[in-house]
Order: sequence, then C-alpha cells, then structure tokens
Amino acid sequence: MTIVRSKICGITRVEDALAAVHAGADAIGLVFYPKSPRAVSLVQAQAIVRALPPFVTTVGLFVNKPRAELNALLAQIPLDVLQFHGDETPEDCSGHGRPWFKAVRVQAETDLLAQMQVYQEAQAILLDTFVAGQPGGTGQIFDWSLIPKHLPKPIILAGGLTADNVRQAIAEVQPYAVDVSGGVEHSKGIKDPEKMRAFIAQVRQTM
Ligand SMILES: O=C(O)c1ccccc1NCC(=O)[C@H](O)[C@H](O)COP(=O)(O)O
Repeated sequence: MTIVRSKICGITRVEDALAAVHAGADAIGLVFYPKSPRAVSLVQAQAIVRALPPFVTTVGLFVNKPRAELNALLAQIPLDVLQFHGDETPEDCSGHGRPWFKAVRVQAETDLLAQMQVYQEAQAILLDTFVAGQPGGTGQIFDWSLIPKHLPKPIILAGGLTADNVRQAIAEVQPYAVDVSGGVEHSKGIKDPEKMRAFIAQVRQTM
C-alpha cells in the first residue's frame, strides 16, 4: 500500500488551517508572494503556525524573494520547509537551514530529468502547470503524460487538482504527494472545509 500525502496550499486564515488538518492534510502552504491573492502577512502566518497541532508540516512559498528578506522572515517564523516557485537557482534555494522544494512549471519542452539534476539538493520537486506570466496557483492541470516514470526524486503533483480528478492523477503519475489550492476554495484565499474533506477522502481512497 502506498500512502500519498496531501498539502493544502494558499491558506490565509487560522480556521482554514484547522479545517485542513481536520480533513487530514499532512502539510499546509503559506504564500509569501505579495502579488498573490493568497498572500499572507508575517502576522497572519505566525497566527496560523501557532494554532497548528503537532505533526503538520508548514511550507513557506516564495517567488524570487531576495535572500536578505527571506532570512529576516525566517528568523521570525518557524517554517518547516521552503517552496521556491520563481526563477531561483539551486544556490538561492540552499543555505537556509531547512529542506526545500523547487516548483517546475511543466510544458512540452521541459526536460524533467535535467531539472532534477539541476535541483538535486531539493527534498522534492513540485510539478505545476506552466502558464506564461503566472508563477503558480493557476487552477489548471497540465499533460501528466509529460512526466517520465521512475524519477529520481519524490514528486509533488500540483496544478488544477480537485476531488474530481485527483484519483486519476494519482493513478497516472504515482506522485509522493499532491498539492491543491484553487480546487478546495470557495473564493481566492478562502478554503472550503467540505472541498478539502472531499479532496483528501479521494486521495485516501487511492491507497
Ligand atoms: O497560489 C498562488 O497565488 C501562487 C502564486 C504564485 C506562486 C505560487 C502560487 N501558488 C502555488 C500553489 O498554491 C500550488 O502549489 C499550486 O500552484 C497549485 O495551485 P492550484 O492549481 O490552484 O491547485
């Protein structure tokens, strides 16, 4: 039996974080990208992290944040993992004293094996949908057949997942984990407890 883990990204409110955990999320994502409709302030993020019970991984999401700003933020909030969604080099992602994921936005010409070589220090690679000008949170799926089998690193599958398509996605891609944002919202940045519950129930039915 393979367990597929779930991360709910773009949490902006304590009540949504607790509902995500209640639904069975393994990790929650906090978007520290000011241009996102799901961006959190440091104060919001601190309140969310403080409210969480044990054994829930907190992932901070960044898009090309200058190193000094990132380090200043990390000194004030105990995030477990960093997720880089911009044009960060492996050097930009490293040296923060935490494991990190690199998001790769997949399109036909993406050489995923080469990307895994470039980001070989990443704990996992998050595969998301390529939409020009949008670093993430697109709500769109991509062509999962572009993902080679037996990649050398754990894959976190993202991009347009919902309770209706996540089982098929898991069957086709066999990821380590799935990541969802828009598919469990009722408006941008506001999560829907029932959609989160339904999503994670579908993930668990694939076990
Ligand atoms: O959510 C955003 O607004 C966002 C902005 C910039 C970079 C990344 C962003 N979100 C990342 C995620 O929430 C997910 O990891 C992923 O993109 C899946 O989102 P969705 O397609 O909405 O499920």
